[in-house]
Amino acid sequence: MKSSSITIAGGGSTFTPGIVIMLLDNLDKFPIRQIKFYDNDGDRQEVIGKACEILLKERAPQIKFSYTTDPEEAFTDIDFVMAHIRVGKYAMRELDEKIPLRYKVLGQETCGPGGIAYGMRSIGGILEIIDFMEKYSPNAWMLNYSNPAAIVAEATRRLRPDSRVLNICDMPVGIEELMARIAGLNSRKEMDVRYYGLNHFGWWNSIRDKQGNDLMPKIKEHVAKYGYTFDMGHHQHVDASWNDTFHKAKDVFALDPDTLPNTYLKYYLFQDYVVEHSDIEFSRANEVMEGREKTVFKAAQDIIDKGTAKDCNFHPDEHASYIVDLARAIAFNTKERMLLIVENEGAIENFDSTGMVEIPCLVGSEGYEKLSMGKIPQFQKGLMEQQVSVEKLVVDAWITGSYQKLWQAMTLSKTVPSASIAKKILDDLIEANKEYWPELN
Ligand SMILES: NC(=O)c1ccc[n+]([C@@H]2O[C@H](COP(=O)([O-])OP(=O)(O)OC[C@H]3O[C@@H](n4cnc5c(N)ncnc54)[C@H](O)[C@@H]3O)[C@@H](O)[C@H]2O)c1
Ligand SMILES: O=P(O)(O)OC[C@H]1O[C@H](O[C@H]2[C@H](O)[C@@H](O)[C@@H](O)O[C@@H]2CO)[C@H](O)[C@@H](O)[C@@H]1O
Ligand SMILES: [Mn+2]
Repeated sequence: MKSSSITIAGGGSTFTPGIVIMLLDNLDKFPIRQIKFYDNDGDRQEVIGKACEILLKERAPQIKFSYTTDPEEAFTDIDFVMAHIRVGKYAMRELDEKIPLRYKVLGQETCGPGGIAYGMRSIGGILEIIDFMEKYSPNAWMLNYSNPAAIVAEATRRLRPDSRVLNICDMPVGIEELMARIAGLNSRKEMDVRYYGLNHFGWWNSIRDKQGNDLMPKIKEHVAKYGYTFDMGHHQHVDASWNDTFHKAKDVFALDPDTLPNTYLKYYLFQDYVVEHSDIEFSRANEVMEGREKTVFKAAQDIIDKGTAKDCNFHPDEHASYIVDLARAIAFNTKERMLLIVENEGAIENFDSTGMVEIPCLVGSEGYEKLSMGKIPQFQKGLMEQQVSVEKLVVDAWITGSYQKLWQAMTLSKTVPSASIAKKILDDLIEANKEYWPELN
């Protein structure tokens, strides 16, 4: 069986250890001969790198391992780049979340003004990694789950149209796992779904088991009462803010009981609720810095101090196994059905053909084939037209350096009440992002 060489871009990410262990757990399905980490913050990456070096030596000594900040070393002789970079790190995420809140507009990692700000930072970082990959390993594939995936995907469509990049998100995966349990199944893999939308902005309109039985009624009954909250009965800790998001899906569902919604729609449909439930002194970035970041880096330091990863506090990120499914689909032409963020080109019949939509695709060694989702209802179409225009205007602004386009993007976001508030938020974000955004005129 073919054995792959992988570079994890964003080696210093809080998700890296969980993904490495998950990769080790799946070696029978997806053999690996080499893992490299790449990050542009050598100090941050070193902690995770040193700990993973110890862990890999103990658990999979046959896999060659290294970590580096040198692009040539990182991207030479590889088959896949798994990219999860966060340009500006949590310090900038905190500002993305808190600046809009000054004006009573929601602050979120990928939605609204915060998502726009993050997009303006991410585009350059992602393009740079694609270029490194193509320079040193021209046949490699980049599996990108760096956010904001919608804006990143539109930028790659426009600026690197021929590159081997697949953009994917784990939110539908996470929700489908909950749906499967709600329906009395053991895994989302026992379901066939139809889903359409943009990234962090979509709906399921069919969920069936492998015998073709319709699971929507049972799942809808649960969601109408409890949203997606469901006790999975395992050790994975869910932060309070995520529980609230899963619960709020109940109200999002009420607005269109014909479909089942992605949790992120709460930010566009219940903006006032989100603002009322936000704390400008302590946003999600603070929660993550106090929680996941501290836990992961402490676990890494413990491994380094003890010189062993036995009984360590790194845990497999089981739900990230969708990344293995994706890599496997390309390496072994499995034709697995997966949700990807791809150019529409008629897959959603009555929607912008150049929009980057999230829909089921069959993935194989030549890339993906899109499944047709037919016509979508007016409500979803209206919301999507507005949001896709925001995403396109952000990429226009990044390419041309246009203040005007970015102001239009901000104004058009359903999360922002007026052009004047959009301008105030934009001006504060420009000041905060001087180091990262192209200069706007
Ligand atoms: N698509 C999905 O479903 C999904 C799920 C979870 C996380 N994510 C994304 O994964 C990313 C990582 O999240 P995290 O919370 O672990 O963040 P993190 O800050 O812990 O890690 C990101 C790493 O990227 C590095 N980095 C930043 N800019 C870089 C560049 N230009 N080149 C190389 N490395 C760079 C940072 O130094 C940091 O070590 C984020 O983009 C997040 O939004 C996506
Ligand atoms: O606020 P964060 O940093 O914890 O998460 C932001 C990411 O949220 C989504 O991923 C979730 C996943 O869907 C959920 O089920 C949970 O178990 O973990 C994941 C990561 O926390 C989303 O899809 C990502 O794009 C976000 O970056
Ligand atoms: Mn996502």
